[in-house]
Amino acid sequence: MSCDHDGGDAGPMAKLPVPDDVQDAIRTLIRWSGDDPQREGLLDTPARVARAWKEYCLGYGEDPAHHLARQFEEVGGYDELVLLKDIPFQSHCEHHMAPITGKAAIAYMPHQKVVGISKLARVLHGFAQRLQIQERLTAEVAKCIWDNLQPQGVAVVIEAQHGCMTGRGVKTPGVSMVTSRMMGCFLDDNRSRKEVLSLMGY
Ligand SMILES: Nc1nc2c(ncn2[C@@H]2O[C@H](COP(=O)(O)OP(=O)(O)OP(=O)(O)O)[C@@H](O)[C@H]2O)c(=O)[nH]1
Ligand SMILES: [Zn+2]
Repeated sequence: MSCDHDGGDAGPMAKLPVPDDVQDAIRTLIRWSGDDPQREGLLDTPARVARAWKEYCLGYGEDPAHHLARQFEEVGGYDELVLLKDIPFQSHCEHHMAPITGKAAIAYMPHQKVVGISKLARVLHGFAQRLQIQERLTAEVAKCIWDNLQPQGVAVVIEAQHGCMTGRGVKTPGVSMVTSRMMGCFLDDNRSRKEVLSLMGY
């Protein structure tokens, strides 16, 4: 029987070669942080960290718009709101490269065509798996759906915690940042905006 994986816990990055200069940079950071990169527990860490960062940043290898290429037009005249909410995601802030963890709600008002609902989450992950600030992430997801699906409206609300605020710096856990981007009918029409925010739970 042939099998793509080796049956162990190796992830998709397990065999990715890591150039020496990348490992050296991480060794330098370990030393600068106060530890000895040559001690046994840290010997393989530079390669692991490098592969982990490739995985956190998988979004650089894709154009999230391609997830929206397949569109369905047989919608039986449906032209009401479509909402995917509580989509968990992870990103990293471009200021400290610290984790951003949160959830997103993505809605659109279709115009004659819809996309497979999982594609909204794929678009989110495609932009989140990069170095980000939450404002840009929110705007990029909304614009991508707006440009590629040409709906009547798009609404994206993201609520997230920032590791750079909880684990360092101001050290204030439990704080959420909320950002939103409204386009089309959700921007122009108060009733539509209220409806979408209420269905999102805001
Ligand atoms: N607007 C915005 N700010 C962010 C985001 N992620 C992190 N930050 C903030 O970016 C700011 C960077 O500020 P700087 O003063 O340059 O960095 P710093 O001296 O490390 O600041 P402190 O975090 O306050 O210690 C910090 O206030 C972070 O909390 C984000 O997604 N959006
Ligand atoms: Zn940060």
